[in-house]
Parts: sequence; structure tokens; C-alpha cells
Amino acid sequence: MSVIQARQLTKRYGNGKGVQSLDLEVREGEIFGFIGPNGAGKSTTIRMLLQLIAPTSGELFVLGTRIAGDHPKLRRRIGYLPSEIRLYPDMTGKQALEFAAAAHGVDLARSPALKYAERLQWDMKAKIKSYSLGNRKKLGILLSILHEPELLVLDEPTSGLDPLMQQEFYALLRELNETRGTTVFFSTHVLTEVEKLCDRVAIIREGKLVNVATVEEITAKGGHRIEAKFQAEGDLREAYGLLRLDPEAQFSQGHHVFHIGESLQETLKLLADKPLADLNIRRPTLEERFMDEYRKTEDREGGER
Ligand SMILES: Nc1ncnc2c1ncn2[C@@H]1O[C@H](COP(=O)(O)OP(=O)(O)OP(=O)(O)O)[C@@H](O)[C@H]1O
Repeated sequence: MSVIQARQLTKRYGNGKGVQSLDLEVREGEIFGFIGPNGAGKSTTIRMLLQLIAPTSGELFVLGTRIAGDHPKLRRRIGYLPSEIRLYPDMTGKQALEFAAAAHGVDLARSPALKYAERLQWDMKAKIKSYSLGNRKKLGILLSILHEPELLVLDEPTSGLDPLMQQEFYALLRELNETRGTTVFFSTHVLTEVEKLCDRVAIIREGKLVNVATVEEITAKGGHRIEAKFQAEGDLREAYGLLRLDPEAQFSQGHHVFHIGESLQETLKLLADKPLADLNIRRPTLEERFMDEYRKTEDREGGER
């Protein structure tokens, strides 16, 4: 079943910006990453999913309901962590949780929030106005899962969390996903977190989807990245024929770095009789693929202009 389905979804703000003709499907039980640079349209898409803003055109289905107008019952089935949370400054963290639990009609003691509060080492007795950014974020995470939603929508969830807490948060998401089947849709700039967590990922840029694929597809499609250091010194790209394999091969600090598509065999043959000092062959990371994808669309669009 599709938990989110967008067809030609468009939001145009007065300045002409927003998102344009998004076709997107998130399936039940997926952890789905939504990545793109600043201003790409991630928050705009998320706000439409949450019925906070209305699309200009196109269709959007969330948990089987076609979004048109207000759907309060549907909201209860969704957990949302906005990129910036606004909270009553004079409440303690615990009071904020109790308040939200009452609004959702759930018993806080039975909800998963208190257990996770402990794991996130979150101080629930302090007043919200005294909270650090990390503590505010933790409260936001707890508020989003308190009512055990079927769909969790997170807008840049880990910004402000230190690396240890980020790991704890990833574990928490995986657990919710595995034990309760929670579908997770989250936006981020942090590509390593997408690599670690996601089944599939959509890349958005300037309001348009650039790519939707599994993390494996994105990294595998990139062929191989090769770093070679030869015994002879200096730039040997031309002399050793590396530019024939990759016209954009780079030479920096004694290392030759190039990318190949399907020609691994040919590359190994070419390197076999070159005196090597070091060789590293690996799949590109999502980050490297992501940058390639961007460059390609930029080049294409540059060419069209
Ligand atoms: N309320 C608004 N009025 C006018 N333009 C807006 C509004 N909100 C967003 N935009 C514009 O729409 C585009 C998409 O913005 P959006 O906030 O969705 O991007 P984002 O991918 O979430 O960026 P970031 O990573 O910086 O949060 C941007 O060009 C932004 O300036």
C-alpha cells in the first residue's frame, strides 16, 4: 500500500518558487529519505503532506486519504517533527509531553515517549526556555512519536543533536520501523544518515525531483571510483592513458582520481603494467553520487539556458 502518493503535486508561492509537478510514492513500512540543498522544496512538500499549506495543483494521497481541505482524523495518524519547533517556554518538558498526550487522547505512561526520553538522556524536569537546541530537538522527536503514528514525517531531524544522540535517534527510528511498522519520511542534508537508514531516497532540486531510487541503485549506478598513486612522480594522467578512461580524471597531491562506468576489466588491464605505489577501488558514496547528479542537472540546465 502507498502511504504517500503525490501526482503532479505543485505549490507555487507568489514569488514563483515552491515545488513543481512532483510524482512521488512512499510505500508502507519504508524509511524514505528526501534530500536536496537549501531552498529545494523539502519543507514545502512536507507542509503539504501535513495539510499546513494547500497545493496549487496536483493530487496528494496520505494513508489512503485524498488531501483536500482539513482532515483532523488523518493528522492523528501522522507524527510530525518540524525543522523548528515552537513550544510554550514556561512549561517543563514533561508538562509539554502531558499536554500533547491529552490533546491526542493517549496515556503518556503507556506511550513509547517516556522510554525513549530515557534513551535520549533528555531532561524532562527543566523548563523549555532553558533548553539547549539538542534538548528542544529531543522534545520534538518525543512529541512526534507519542501517539504511535503510522507515518512519521521528520524535517531535518538530527540538526542540533550530537553524534552519540544521532546514533541513538537512528536506532529509535529503526526500532519503530521494525517493531511497529512505522513508515518514515524524512528530509535531510546529511547524506551519511540517508545511507545508513533509508530504503529509498528522492533527490529534489529547485522544486523538481531529480531522482528517486534505492540507496544501492544510486551508489551502484556510479560505477567505481579509483585512486591510484604511481611510483613515478608527477601528473601521469596523459602518459598512462587515464584520461581515455575518464576525461575528467583529477591529479592532486600525488594521487590520480578517476571514475569509470562499466570498464573495470579494461581499467585493471591498463593499470597492470604501471608501477603502482597504492591503489584503491571502491563504489562511490552517496555523497559523491549526489554531487555528480547535481553537476549533471546543472550542466543540462546550463546548456538549455
Ligand atoms: N512562504 C513562502 N513564501 C514564498 N516563498 C517561499 C515560502 N516558503 C518557501 N519559499 C520558497 O520556496 C522554495 C522552497 O523552499 P523550502 O523551504 O521548501 O526549501 P527546503 O528544501 O526545505 O530548504 P531548506 O533546506 O533551506 O529548509 C525556496 O525558493 C523558498 O525561498
